[in-house]
Amino acid sequence: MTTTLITNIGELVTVDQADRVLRDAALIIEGGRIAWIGSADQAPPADERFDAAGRTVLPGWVDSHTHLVFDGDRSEEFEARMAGADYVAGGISTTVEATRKASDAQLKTLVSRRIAEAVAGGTTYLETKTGYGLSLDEEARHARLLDELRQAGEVDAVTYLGAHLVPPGEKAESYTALAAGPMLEAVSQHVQWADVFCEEGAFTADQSRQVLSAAKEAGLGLRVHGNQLGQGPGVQLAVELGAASVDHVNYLSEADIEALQSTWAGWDAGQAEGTPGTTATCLPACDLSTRQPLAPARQLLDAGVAIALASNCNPGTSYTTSMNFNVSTAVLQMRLSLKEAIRAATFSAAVSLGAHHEVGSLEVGKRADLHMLDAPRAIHLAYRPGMPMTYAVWRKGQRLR
Ligand SMILES: N=CN[C@@H](CCC(=O)O)C(=O)O
Ligand SMILES: [Zn+2]
Repeated sequence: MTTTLITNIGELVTVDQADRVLRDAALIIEGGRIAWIGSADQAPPADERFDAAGRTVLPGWVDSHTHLVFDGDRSEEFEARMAGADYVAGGISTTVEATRKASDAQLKTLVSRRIAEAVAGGTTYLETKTGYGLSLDEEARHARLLDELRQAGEVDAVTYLGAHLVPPGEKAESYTALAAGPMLEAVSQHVQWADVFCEEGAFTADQSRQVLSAAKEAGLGLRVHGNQLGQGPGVQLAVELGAASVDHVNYLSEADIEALQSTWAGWDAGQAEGTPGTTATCLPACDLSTRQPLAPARQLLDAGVAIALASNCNPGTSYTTSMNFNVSTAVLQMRLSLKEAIRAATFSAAVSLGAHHEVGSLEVGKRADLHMLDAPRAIHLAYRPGMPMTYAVWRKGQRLR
């Protein structure tokens, strides 16, 4: 097997359990995995050599929350919001209408382009959701297309979000029954996760519970969109059902934070061992695009709740795949240290997807998913926000950029 030495790394941010940052470091890739990490002057010989010329290397971003299957444009809705209009869940139906008209080939091309954009920004592990189909046939079609992309290695995890919105003109009760019954049955062979939008204007706690309980019964892992637009039952429901993640978390009560905290009692953060709790996934780009308060990431971390950072790329509330942007915003605006923000966007996001034994940190034996910054230190992500920082990307040891 060919070995590749990446040497002369100015700063190697491992995100390992000791949170080591190595200077003047090197790393060897073999068979798509990390085979060796250490000091550049002690590196063993390899077949190929890549000179990082003092640049920074960190794990590829793990984007644990995206909605990439969509067509149509909602820039007018965004512009109206910037002029003072509120974000409402109902905007989802605009995208549903456009997406239903798109052919399989069109949708796949659109999704692949968005993935390529994400990779170009350093993302190497990606979750994405259905949720713009909202009929049995359409949700099944979107799940199948995403599964095809997963099998082709472009996507890593697929989530069923049939309970995204009650389609206009349909009754909440019968649609929920469909989403928890035949629709779930039609998608479950294609997906690993199920999600619901538990919020005023979308699904109530009882309706969300109905869908999530059925999904759990079908063997899927659970995620929740919750507490995005106001105090709501999403967090408590996620904790009650043992969801791996509750996402958005903009409006949290003390009781919500305590409930999340209690789920992490069986997890040893120092060793990264044990049973993970419910991750609070923060989506700063979305918060800015909807003019919602930024999620209380600092408070959550201080309470011992693991947080993830994700792009939430979608046409309504966050039309960006840029994890660099989300990480720099977390440092600049949410009072996370750079190390905390990087961990949230890599290892902790991987924990929320049950993938932390495989990705999310640079350790021997893990997938060689690397993100090289054109900067001498990783803090440049926040120090030089908005600059084109991603220099090279390896996914499973293959250089993609
Ligand atoms: N909040 C629910 N779903 C998406 C937005 C969907 C849309 O408006 O198209 C989100 O995560 O923000
Ligand atoms: Zn979302």
